[in-house]
Amino acid sequence: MSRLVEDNVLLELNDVSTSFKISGQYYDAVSHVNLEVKKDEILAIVGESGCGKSTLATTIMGLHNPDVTHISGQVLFEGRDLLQFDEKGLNEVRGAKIGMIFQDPLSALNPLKRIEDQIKEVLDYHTEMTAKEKHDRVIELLDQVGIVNPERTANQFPHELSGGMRQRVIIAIAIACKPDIIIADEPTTALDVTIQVQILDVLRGIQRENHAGIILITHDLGVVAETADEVAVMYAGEIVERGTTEQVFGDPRHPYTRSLLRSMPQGDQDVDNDDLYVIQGSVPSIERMPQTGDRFAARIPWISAEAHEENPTMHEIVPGHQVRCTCYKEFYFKSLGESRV
Ligand SMILES: Nc1ncnc2c1ncn2[C@@H]1O[C@H](COP(=O)(O)OP(=O)(O)OP(=O)(O)O)[C@@H](O)[C@H]1O
Repeated sequence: MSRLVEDNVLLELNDVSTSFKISGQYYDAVSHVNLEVKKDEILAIVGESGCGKSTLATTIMGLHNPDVTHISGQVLFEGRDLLQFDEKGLNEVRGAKIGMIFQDPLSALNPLKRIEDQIKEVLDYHTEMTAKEKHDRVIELLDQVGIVNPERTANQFPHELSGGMRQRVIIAIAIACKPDIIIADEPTTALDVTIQVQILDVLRGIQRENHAGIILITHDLGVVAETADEVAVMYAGEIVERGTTEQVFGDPRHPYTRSLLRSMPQGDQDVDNDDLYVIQGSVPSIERMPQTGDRFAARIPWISAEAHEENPTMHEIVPGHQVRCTCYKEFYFKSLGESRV
């Protein structure tokens, strides 16, 4: 039996790299990524802006211009490599078997079309439903994503809806054909906190009902803690730590993960600002990214060069929990005088 069937793995990324051509030269935005998305599971991909999260999503969906992009590795879905698909093959998968929810619902919707027509477009493309069946499905979908008056909303234009309702419509479009996989790129970033919680509830409900696998891309660790089963932390195009949410949040090992978690306020506790310690600096642009060694080393200069691997690899701490580079063994927060772990 193939691994895909055995482990309930829906999507498998093997050694995926994506580089963009800038001034005649190619630079990696995603480097040698290995990941699996399983049925009934929410996998969160986290990291600061610019670390390659969206590029990973658009690579899976085949949304890059081949004239200025190099992609290598494998994206296995139903035993076939999506990276080898032509545009026609990808169009059959996109929207039908893999749905995508983008960050900004307003730009993802056509301002000139009523909501019903926008949801019907995907049904027109991928199904043989009659007009009546399509209308019924639109209403059913709007109801499923928590729209209170589906008939009324179906008839409205995007500008007549609130941000939260527009995002619900985007989710309705993404799930219209009951995809096996949903990729949600910062689905709640543009929304206020109460609406965020509602949208995440909708996503979780859909995942349970449709048994889908969800890739949730976010920089918000609160969202991850609330929602995800598995977490992959990205830094400068690489996965630096992965494991279950309990493993990564309960026992973070990579300095970058620990820095991200340190910068996250803990519940309602009165947190002293000095304790919100963030490692200084930011994700380098792809042209400035170190191409060898540990890409995070420059941000933790107090860790000796010998503590880093020359060619960092993933190390398994306990089954399922992996961390990149041996430097995690020597890492401590310098300014807090934290003892070594
Ligand atoms: N089409 C492109 N051409 C050149 N560089 C790109 C392109 N798309 C992304 N990049 C660069 O690749 C790196 C990763 O960008 P990406 O958008 O994937 O990161 P991200 O983690 O999703 O950040 P954000 O949350 O801000 O979207 C960045 O340095 C970005 O400037």
